[in-house]
Amino acid sequence: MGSEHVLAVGLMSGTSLDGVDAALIETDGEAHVRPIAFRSEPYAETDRRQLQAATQRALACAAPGADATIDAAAAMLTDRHVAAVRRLLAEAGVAPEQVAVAGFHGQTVAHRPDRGWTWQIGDGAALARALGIAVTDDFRSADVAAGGQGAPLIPVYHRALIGAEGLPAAVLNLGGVANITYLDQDRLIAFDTGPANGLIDDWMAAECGRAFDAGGALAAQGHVDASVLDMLLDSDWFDQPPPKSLDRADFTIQPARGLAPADGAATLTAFTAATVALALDLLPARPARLIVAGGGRHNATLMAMLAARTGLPVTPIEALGWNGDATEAEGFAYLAVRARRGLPISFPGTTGVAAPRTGGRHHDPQR
Ligand SMILES: Nc1ncnc2c1ncn2[C@@H]1O[C@H](COP(=O)(O)OP(=O)(O)OP(=O)(O)O)[C@@H](O)[C@H]1O
Ligand SMILES: CC(=O)N[C@H]1[C@@H]2OC[C@@H](O2)[C@@H](O)[C@@H]1O[C@H](C)C(=O)O
Repeated sequence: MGSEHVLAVGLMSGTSLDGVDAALIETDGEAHVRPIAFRSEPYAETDRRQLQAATQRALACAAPGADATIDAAAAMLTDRHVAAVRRLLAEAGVAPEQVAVAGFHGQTVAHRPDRGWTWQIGDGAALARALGIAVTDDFRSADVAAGGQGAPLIPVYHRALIGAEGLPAAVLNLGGVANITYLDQDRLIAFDTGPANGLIDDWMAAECGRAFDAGGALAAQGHVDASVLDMLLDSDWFDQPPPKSLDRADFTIQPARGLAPADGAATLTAFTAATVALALDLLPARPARLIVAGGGRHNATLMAMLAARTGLPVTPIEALGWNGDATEAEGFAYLAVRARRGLPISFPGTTGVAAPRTGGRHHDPQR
């Protein structure tokens, strides 16, 4: 692939297990990014349960390998991605032949960089065959094999979105897990800060039978329990300097058990905001504002708590003209183009890898 602008699809199935995000962008893998289309295809409840079961199994495994439950979930997930791309392209009026590459993140079922592995499921070869589009997948393994954290990878895309204006800047992604990217004239620093919506979602499922706290309405009615918040924050992890990354299951709602539903929601929401405030102390300088992407920016209570605990203006990435629901999916389109061009996707300042590295595994279509 040369250095010209191409059309690329990006596919993300995030730690929230809410669905497949699919984006179509035009990019050169460097400064040029033009979003064209975006769709989010929610998982059916049965799909979500199948992915949860696969995650449980994977967390108990000593290393990635064959497993009937996980393999069946991977096949289902691949089918859902095929359908998502077909709908995305039909809606955009773009033929598969016009697309240079699809970046397929897959689903993280376990992330264990400390043990030398990270595991994203999904069959890239099958996706390439079904769509007739070249696919790049397995974005994280090469970085972990080289001693990196394997995450976060989207920071280089954040750099393309922010451009050269308004530096130093910080972009906060509020997914299931939160990660922050700090950018100035010559530095790109990023790391996971702690849970974002993951624990709030777990709490809502356990206490209210709902998938998430829409708008942060339940948390807005509750009071933050200071002693439970202290318990949640009682981990050396938050003071550890980057690089660092998390598995979705590294923190649990256990300390909040026994609180009233609204108080638990308020306390877990405050936990996310407090851990982002702690993360700011690990950055080389204080950014002028927090630019927020990911589903958590729809949670007004979380956004207000973030502003209160960080003392910074907290701005959805829409203020810069981008779609914060699409950022991760677009990012994997961008990373796929970079990987195909041999450009680095991870850096010492983002994953802690010793030198900038490219990555991904490439599958060509048999059109
Ligand atoms: N209207 C809303 N109100 C409150 N929270 C919301 C709303 N919409 C989405 N969310 C939250 O955002 C989450 C999904 O965010 P997102 O899609 O960015 O996460 P993800 O990509 O699955 O996770 P990760 O970035 O960790 O891989 C939902 O699980 C929910 O908690
Ligand atoms: C192992 C894994 O899938 N990590 C995800 C997760 O979700 C958010 C946070 O934890 C981030 O580090 C990463 O995803 C984003 C897309 C990234 O790599 O930049």
